[in-house]
Amino acid sequence: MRFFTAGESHGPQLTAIIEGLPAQMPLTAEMINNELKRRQGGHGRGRRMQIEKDQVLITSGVRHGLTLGSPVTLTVVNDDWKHWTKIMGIQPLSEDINPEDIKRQITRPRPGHADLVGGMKYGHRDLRNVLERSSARETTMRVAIGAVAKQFLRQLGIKTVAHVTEIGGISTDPKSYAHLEVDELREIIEQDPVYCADKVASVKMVEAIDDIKGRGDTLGGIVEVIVEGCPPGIGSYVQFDRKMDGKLAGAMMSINAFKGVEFGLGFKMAQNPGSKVHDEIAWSEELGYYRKSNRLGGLEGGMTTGMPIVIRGVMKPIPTLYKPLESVDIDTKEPFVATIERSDPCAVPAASVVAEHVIATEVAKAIMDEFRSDTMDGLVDEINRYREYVKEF
Ligand SMILES: Cc1cc2nc3c(=O)[nH]c(=O)nc-3n(C[C@H](O)[C@H](O)[C@H](O)COP(=O)(O)O)c2cc1C
Ligand SMILES: C=C(O[C@@H]1CC(C(=O)O)=C[C@@H](OP(=O)(O)O)[C@H]1O)C(=O)O
Repeated sequence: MRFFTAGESHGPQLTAIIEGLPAQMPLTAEMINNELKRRQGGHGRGRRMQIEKDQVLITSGVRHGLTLGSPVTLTVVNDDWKHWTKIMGIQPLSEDINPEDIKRQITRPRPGHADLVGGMKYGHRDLRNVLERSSARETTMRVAIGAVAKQFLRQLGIKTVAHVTEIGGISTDPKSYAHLEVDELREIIEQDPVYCADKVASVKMVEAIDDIKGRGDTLGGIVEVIVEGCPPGIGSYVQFDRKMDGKLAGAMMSINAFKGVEFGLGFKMAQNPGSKVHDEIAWSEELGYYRKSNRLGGLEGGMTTGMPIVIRGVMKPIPTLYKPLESVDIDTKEPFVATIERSDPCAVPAASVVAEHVIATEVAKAIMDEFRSDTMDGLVDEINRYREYVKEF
């Protein structure tokens, strides 16, 4: 499976093309729209999300609710486009357009965003040409692709969930979710304003977001993605670029503003001896091989172990601040302190939805690379056979 996304934040629409999906897989727009709605939500989002009502249009690759095996094209219209048609016009500027109608060029780069370096790299002196594509608006399509990937994984009995474990230094108590199955955890976080399983922490997180917003500042945090039901042996140790942990970490780091990744015990492994980090191996008639603990987060030697994959990512605070940091105007070279039109004070809950979908996409892609069949039923049969084989190995 391969895929691309395209589209500017305030352009007419966002597009994704996915190629390599098996044929005969059930797929409807509704399956994707529910996830797009969740990405738009979460306490801490700014005014743009009140304008957009993200709904996907499937324009190829599906007929009567089933994939055809041909490329699937997904599009989402930017409702905000109607306010930006002149500023974001595709045609060359014509004489009948009054330059006064077009907003001033952006010459004031925000620290922490792509503005300055992107401008240097692509020769854009109007930094809007950078921010339009570097915007996390693009994550809409990664969630749309991930929703398709999740639909694929569901046919194979593989479930995913993501939840927020920290915002602005307020952490969840792992006891609040460690005992929960993926479906139970999902049910809880879907009712929560910050997609967090710990009710006490959630209340404090909402307060912290409101407080930081009032102070013109922003907050980051940590999200955790869990993938349950993945067979062992996805990924490989035989070549560095086939290692599954590397691919998953890359996917997580590809999300705007994500700055670190850990698996299982993660960075706490540095504080523990090997006996408290590695997971003992056991076998039972019912389960086949399993681990007595899952401190490594479901990966050994670049391969899935069959235990749940547990991966966390840290998101830095949003760089656009109402109380801005100092920067330099690229035309005058003078320092300035910017005025901001709008921004998200905290997008960690929304980013947890993105994280779940980019991880689901990577797992689905790896499975499609590993098992070859052009039909969904064929793939299900192949994986079931493989699951029997590894159980008895
Ligand atoms: C869901 C989501 C929403 C975001 N919203 C904003 C925003 O409103 N304002 C902003 O400046 N950055 C926002 N960001 C972060 C920027 O897109 C990101 O910092 C920027 O692309 C620079 O990339 P980097 O932080 O990875 O270096 C958001 C990120 C995510 C994942
Ligand atoms: C549009 C989305 O997020 C945007 C991500 C973003 C950024 O700089 O990354 C800036 C804001 O957009 P705007 O500049 O239009 O206010 C966010 O709202 C979205 O998530 O769909």
